[in-house]
Amino acid sequence: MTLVKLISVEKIYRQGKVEVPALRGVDLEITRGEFTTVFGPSGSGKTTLLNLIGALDRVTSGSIIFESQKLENLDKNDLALFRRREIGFIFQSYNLIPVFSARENVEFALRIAGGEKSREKAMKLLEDVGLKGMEERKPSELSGGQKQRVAVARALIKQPGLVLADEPTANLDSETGREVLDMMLDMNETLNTTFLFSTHDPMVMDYARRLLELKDGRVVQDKKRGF
Ligand SMILES: Nc1ncnc2c1ncn2[C@@H]1O[C@H](COP(=O)(O)OP(=O)(O)OP(=O)(O)O)[C@@H](O)[C@H]1O
Repeated sequence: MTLVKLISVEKIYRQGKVEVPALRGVDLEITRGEFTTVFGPSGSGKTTLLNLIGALDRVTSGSIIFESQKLENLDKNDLALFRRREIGFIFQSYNLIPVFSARENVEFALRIAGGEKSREKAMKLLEDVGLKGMEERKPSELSGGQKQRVAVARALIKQPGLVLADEPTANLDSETGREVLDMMLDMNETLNTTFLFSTHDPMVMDYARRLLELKDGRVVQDKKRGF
């Protein structure tokens, strides 16, 4: 079943009078349950693609259809609602709130997602990502991999249709990176959560069931792999 469909998507950033084309006509279908990685050189449009699919930014032309909803038809409030309901973000900078503990970060996200603020649910989510015993630590008291796990717990709160992970292993050593990837793969297999990564990391590419190569804002390779 198609989860997201992109039709002739173009994105042009404008910097004063200069136009920077970041995506130059991307056609793409993502099926529910995929574990897919986008790779390509710096500047090829990976982050732009994730930002557009996650409704953090709008296409310049073309269309993005999430289930049956055309994102370009949604106003700002509806886009925010869409993001909250449908998308889990695991972005490079973790985006954890520094004055909150791991538990409070997860509880806060639970509240934003519209659920009640539940201590038990936050504790359970942290346990699921292997952080039992570390619930009360602040982000500054956690390693890169542990912070990334909090980010994963937070992204999975609403059991989103799609988790977008921009360079999920960028700040991690390879062993920790592998642990985080194993955890995401496990969630993909048990909950059928759809994952879309962007990366430069060959290890992330190794894990992918589908590899999309971007070059100069175009998809130049789309390879599915069986395991
Ligand atoms: N806000 C912006 N304003 C202007 N140009 C931008 C903006 N964001 C990205 N770009 C440009 O769009 C192109 C694609 O950028 P993007 O960040 O999507 O690439 P990327 O493949 O994610 O790169 P990296 O691997 O370095 O993170 C680049 O030429 C970049 O300079």
